[in-house]
Amino acid sequence: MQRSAERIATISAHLNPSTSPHQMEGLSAANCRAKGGSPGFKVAILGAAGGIGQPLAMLMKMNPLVSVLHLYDVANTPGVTADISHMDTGAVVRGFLGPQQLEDALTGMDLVVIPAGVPRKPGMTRDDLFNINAGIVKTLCEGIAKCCPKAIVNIISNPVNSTVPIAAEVFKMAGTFDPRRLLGVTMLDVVRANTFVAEVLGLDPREVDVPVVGGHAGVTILPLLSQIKPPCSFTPAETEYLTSRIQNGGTEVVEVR
Ligand SMILES: NC(=O)c1ccc[n+]([C@@H]2O[C@H](COP(=O)([O-])OP(=O)(O)OC[C@H]3O[C@@H](n4cnc5c(N)ncnc54)[C@H](O)[C@@H]3O)[C@@H](O)[C@H]2O)c1
Ligand SMILES: O=C(O)C[C@H](O)C(=O)O
Repeated sequence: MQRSAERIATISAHLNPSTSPHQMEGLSAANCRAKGGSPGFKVAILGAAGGIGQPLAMLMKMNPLVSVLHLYDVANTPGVTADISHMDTGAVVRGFLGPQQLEDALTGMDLVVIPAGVPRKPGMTRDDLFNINAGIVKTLCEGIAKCCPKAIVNIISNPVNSTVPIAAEVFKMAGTFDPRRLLGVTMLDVVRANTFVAEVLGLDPREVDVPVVGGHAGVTILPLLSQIKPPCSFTPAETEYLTSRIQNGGTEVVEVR
């Protein structure tokens, strides 16, 4: 009886991490042999239980440069945290649920990645997400300015063209803005450009490098087809096809989800 009560308390503490997440009955971080203090980056994912957040959490847990991984969301973090924490890699994983745990999730972090917010549905543009996601990013960045002002911040939440400037304004207001530490994640445009160009040229995508500049929405996505490595040329029809497909890659996915 006593033993099963202990086990339930242990599992419950694991699934519902409190502000001191590793205080379990009879065992605490202080007397645990694994201290979680190995050198490496401390990374927080905000929106960690979502479609982007979960695979991102898995990739971060696999990354040998990461020593501590904080998973924050307004829903479902206990389950995601339990699952990811079972991976046999070095990073210590802690889960944080809801606004009352945001500051604990952020304190001491070196890198904060933000995929929190709503994704678009078929027929929507990324701008249609602005009203909801702008407020979410603003609140999360206020927490960053307070709890980890030196962290590098990667913003994934759309519309990235607008959420990054919102973050910049929050950090300016707080006196913590450093343009070298604030980034919008647009790597998908490069990945798509490499794939689609390789298809047209009949090459291995891993051997193609297409620079993409500008923003992360429609015509603001500018693939520099004249600057590709290895050097190559296209017919006008290929240029038109590639430019349109790269600029509308996200929409291509959203329409069939
Ligand atoms: N920049 C890019 O390349 C890129 C790529 C894919 C998706 N996105 C964007 O990323 C965002 C997330 O996409 P998704 O597919 O993961 O959506 P999703 O709905 O699957 O996940 C979003 C997560 O955010 C959480 N969330 C909502 N409000 C929150 C808050 N205030 N604080 C913390 N977490 C909160 C939700 O609970 C959910 O778990 C969308 O805006 C999407 O457009 C950007
Ligand atoms: O297109 C979207 O809404 C999601 C993301 O920005 C993408 O490019 O896939």
